[in-house]
Amino acid sequence: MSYKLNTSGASTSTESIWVSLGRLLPLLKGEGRVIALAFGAILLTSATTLSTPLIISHIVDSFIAAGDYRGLFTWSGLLLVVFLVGLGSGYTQTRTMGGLGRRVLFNLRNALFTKLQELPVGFFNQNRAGDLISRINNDTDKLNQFFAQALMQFLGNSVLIVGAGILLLTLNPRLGAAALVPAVLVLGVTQLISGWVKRASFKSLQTLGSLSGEVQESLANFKVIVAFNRLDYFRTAFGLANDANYQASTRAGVASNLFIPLYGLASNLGQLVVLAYGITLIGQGELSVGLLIGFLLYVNNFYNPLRQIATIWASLQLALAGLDRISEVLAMTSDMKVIAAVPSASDAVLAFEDVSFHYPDGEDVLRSVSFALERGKTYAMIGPTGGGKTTTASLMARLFDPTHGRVMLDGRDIRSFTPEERAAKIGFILQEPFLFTGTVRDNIRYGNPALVSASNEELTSRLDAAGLSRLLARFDNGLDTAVTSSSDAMSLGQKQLVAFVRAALRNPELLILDEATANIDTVTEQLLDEILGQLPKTTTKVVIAHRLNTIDDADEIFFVNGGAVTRAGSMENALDMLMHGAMTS
Ligand SMILES: Nc1ncnc2c1ncn2[C@@H]1O[C@H](COP(=O)(O)OP(=O)(O)OP(=O)(O)O)[C@@H](O)[C@H]1O
Repeated sequence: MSYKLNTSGASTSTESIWVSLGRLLPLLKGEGRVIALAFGAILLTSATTLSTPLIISHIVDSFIAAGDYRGLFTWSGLLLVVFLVGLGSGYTQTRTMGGLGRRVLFNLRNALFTKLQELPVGFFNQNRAGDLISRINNDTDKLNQFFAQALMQFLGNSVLIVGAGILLLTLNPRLGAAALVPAVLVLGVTQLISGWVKRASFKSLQTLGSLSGEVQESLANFKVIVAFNRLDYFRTAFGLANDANYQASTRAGVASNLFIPLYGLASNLGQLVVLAYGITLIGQGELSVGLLIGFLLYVNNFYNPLRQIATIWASLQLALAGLDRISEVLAMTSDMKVIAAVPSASDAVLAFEDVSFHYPDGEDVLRSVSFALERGKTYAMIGPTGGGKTTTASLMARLFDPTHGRVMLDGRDIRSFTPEERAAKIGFILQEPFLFTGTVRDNIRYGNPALVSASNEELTSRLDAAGLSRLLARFDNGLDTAVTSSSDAMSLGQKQLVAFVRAALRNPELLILDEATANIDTVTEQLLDEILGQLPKTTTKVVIAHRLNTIDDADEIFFVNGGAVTRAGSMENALDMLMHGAMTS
């Protein structure tokens, strides 16, 4: 199954703005009260703004013209009260929507991270870590900005526009209609170019994801870059990604900023029309001076919010593009479901039944492979580089599902075990063990339900009983030795030791060691061999090794190459096949 996310820069959606806005609604689930409060505040703020021109025009026509200073002061006082109410409701509006934005951000990041944890290894193989990080950090933040600032302005301004529009048409329908003509024209233009703006915004976010991917890769591989003196290569790659992001974000900026002058022009035209037509109407005795002033203020109340919406348009387009990228991850479903268990008669601890496998878009790594592993035996897997050993081991641990056939664990399809059951039965020491930041103790406890709440004494006695304490002598501060996942303070061999102790303490039925002894000195390796010998007699071991001396004790040797897993029979045969296989691969 393909888990490839869209990084081509083309937005997949061609939906209208209202449909897009509708898609934001589920993010607001459970926020009904906050939204009601914010909306109430928005309505109150708009009411105060919209009542101001009416009050001013009443003051001009009734009090200033008549020289009534008492009335003037009383109504000015009323105006002040209106302003103060507007201040209070504006503050409530900002506060409630700010909190809502942060909650949306928090929930989205949680949902994204939970989804990433549910997705199979194949998803991470097919997508760049940097792009995923950018989706979690940058894209969700675009939505936060939208909810915290832009949405409130968008709603507030929409209410103002509708209110001012209605008042303009009610106070004087002809003058009102004339004032709105430029708005109709500019909205038509907006409708025409908004698809282009959204595509430009999506491309800008996508290039930001690529840039983040470049940074993540060069930071993760910095030593290799320095060792091969390839700083120039990464500088060029980074330069290209940075340049692409610069170009795309400039284009997105130009696209969305086009609206600002356009709406400014519409506003000026609106005022000009009202002024020219209004003065004509005053001459004909159909309009008072106060009403013209009020009208001009309403034109402002109509066009200013329209202009502000134009400025937040960019934020809305970015938020929608971010939502597209986030939704793409959230819509991913793992095809590695847990299926119903159908037990079979087999008593093999693990069996491949007619298994074929290929990576997406790749050649077959395994073709119709069948074999069974007996309980308590040690198996070695050898073969040339790229022959398929790690892939076979990954299928044994269900990091991937076969493209054909099935893998049986304890007589049941491996797909019928929950991830917890599977992890309890199978220990996998990877070629490049990953340790988490913390201490050796934290890493040993990791993922082991029996040890999560164990005291230090209990852990130590468990390690003693399993004969693993001796391995910890290889660390300066024993269990308290600090581990940093990204640092090199610990040698690869030491990391493999921690991974080994971590896996051995779980007492798995099947222990897979992928090149696990490749970076350990001979003395430690002997110690490890001894400890492996101390594991319960029923533990089945699968050892992947390049060095033949590490598989001396194997009961059976499998040769993995060319899509097949073949029993080698004897060590001599294995050597022969390795020479032959290596030469033909
Ligand atoms: N994540 C992946 N995506 C696509 N192809 C892959 C992936 N991992 C391995 N392959 C390909 O599958 C084939 C088998 O690789 P695999 O790592 O299983 O070989 P191996 O025998 O373990 O090699 P080595 O001894 O070098 O570790 C190779 O051709 C490899 O390029």
